Amino acid sequence: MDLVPHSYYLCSAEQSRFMDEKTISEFGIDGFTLMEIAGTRAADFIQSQLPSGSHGVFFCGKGNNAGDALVIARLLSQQGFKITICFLSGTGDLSPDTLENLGLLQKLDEDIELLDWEDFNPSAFDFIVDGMLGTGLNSDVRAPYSDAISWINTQEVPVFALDVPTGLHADSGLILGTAVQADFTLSFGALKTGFYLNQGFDTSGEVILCELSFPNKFKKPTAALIDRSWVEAASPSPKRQKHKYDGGVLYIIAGSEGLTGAGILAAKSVWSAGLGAVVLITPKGLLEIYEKQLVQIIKKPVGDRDDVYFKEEHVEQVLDIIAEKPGKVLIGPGLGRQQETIRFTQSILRNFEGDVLIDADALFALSKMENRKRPEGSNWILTPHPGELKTLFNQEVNDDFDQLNLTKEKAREEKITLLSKGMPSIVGTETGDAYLTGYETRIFSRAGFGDVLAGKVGAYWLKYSSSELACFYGLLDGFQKAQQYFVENSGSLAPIDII
Ligand SMILES: NC(=O)C1=CN([C@@H]2O[C@H](COP(=O)(O)OP(=O)(O)OC[C@H]3O[C@@H](n4cnc5c(N)ncnc54)[C@H](OP(=O)(O)O)[C@@H]3O)[C@@H](O)[C@H]2O)[C@@H](O)CC1
Ligand SMILES: [K+]
Repeated sequence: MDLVPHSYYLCSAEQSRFMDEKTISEFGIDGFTLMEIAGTRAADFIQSQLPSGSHGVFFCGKGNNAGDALVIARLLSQQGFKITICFLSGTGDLSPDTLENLGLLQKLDEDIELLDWEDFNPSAFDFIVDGMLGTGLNSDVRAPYSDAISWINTQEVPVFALDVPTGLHADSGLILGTAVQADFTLSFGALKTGFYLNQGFDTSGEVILCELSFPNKFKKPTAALIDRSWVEAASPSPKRQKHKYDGGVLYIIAGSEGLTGAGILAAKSVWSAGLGAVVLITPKGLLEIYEKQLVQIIKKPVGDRDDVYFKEEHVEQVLDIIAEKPGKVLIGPGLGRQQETIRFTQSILRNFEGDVLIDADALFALSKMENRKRPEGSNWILTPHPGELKTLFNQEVNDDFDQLNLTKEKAREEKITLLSKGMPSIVGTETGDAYLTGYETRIFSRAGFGDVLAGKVGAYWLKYSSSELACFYGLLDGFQKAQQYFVENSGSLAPIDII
């Protein structure tokens, strides 16, 4: 995680509490001050979004999330905003810092309306602030919080959620009963994993990080968000190549009768990422198809003219080809699931002591391999979609949070790089770090798009010699192209469009 700026860290509720407590008890900035900073940053943002004189209703629970709301209400009231504050659990049981902030608010001269939920009179407000529950959410949302949420979600004015939308679990992104549908989430101190997992993506709206004074040494994230800006800053400048083989060759082992499209997409995707040295290894019976479709790419046939899928007897020939020049191997797209092909794939994986990107049908073969073990000295990238992830590790994956945890755990245990496709797509590394996409990546689980992604990851692996950067660039590039295509052509998207 050394390369990632702290602003891209993703934390759990517990990690947020840890930073909070350490900053208070060890570092010596008290909770009241932190709350003032949180509220000040959030008030600045809200003010930037609304005309002065706007009337906001602030829903407050009894914990520190409500304290943040009271700071914001106080500051905005001094800038000409009209303020109504509605307490969901009264004011008799407020946390100490929240109670103190209520006291400050009451010292002001402005006319601030304070009431309990029972007395709340729904009228026209210009904006809503959700300060009901933050990282303290501990079960399905109870009444009357759930009633307030129902009302909020029918309103058409901007909703600003403080720290976490009430009802959304900060870690898992699961909705506990019901949740505030936010237009903006102002996250304090660190972004939360839950914004990007499960329902979090659709519930949090635009996420804004409000930095607090937590020293970096207390920041221990669960994962980090993949963003082009830091990925590019973290990348070494690729070696200037004199010859097209200088960076090494990407050998693609792909395709079988009826599935040659996968091999074609993967090879074209590698080529379009700017890698000149691509060699497609194919059963001889399919060579004619590739000769027509992949003019620029070198093809190396194995076996006989009537071989239309890989067999165990091709192993030696293939191992000889991939030993010819230094490089890496992409195996899997469109291989098919014939028993002989499965045995072929398993034998390649057992015997090739080099870097291998394992995708699609090769993942299936890997999942059927007894005592699977990466050969000494080789590195593996695996790119499973959710179904393949379950099969590979023989474990249930019920939601994105499971997927994150499993990806992290297995990448570390098996010392591999795991690019687990889905929404979000998750990259787990052998050091136990995890990275998430914060954008639409569901597309890579659809037929054909996986082949394109595998090609991109392979190309970038050669370019940067880093399996992690390869995955980041693969995800960023593929997505960027898809988005571009959506903008230029409204309509359906075919994998070939994003190559
Ligand atoms: N301290 C600091 O320095 C800083 C803290 N910050 C802020 O503090 C927030 C965390 O504050 P927090 O820990 O007080 O928890 P919070 O989310 O306000 O609510 C806890 C209350 O909710 C209640 N409750 C729980 N579940 C419920 C349910 N399902 N349905 C209904 N009620 C439920 C629970 O009641 P109980 O179950 O205990 O009766 C408890 O009283 C954090 O998100 C950030 O905004 C930032 O300003 C940075 C500085
Ligand atoms: K909240």
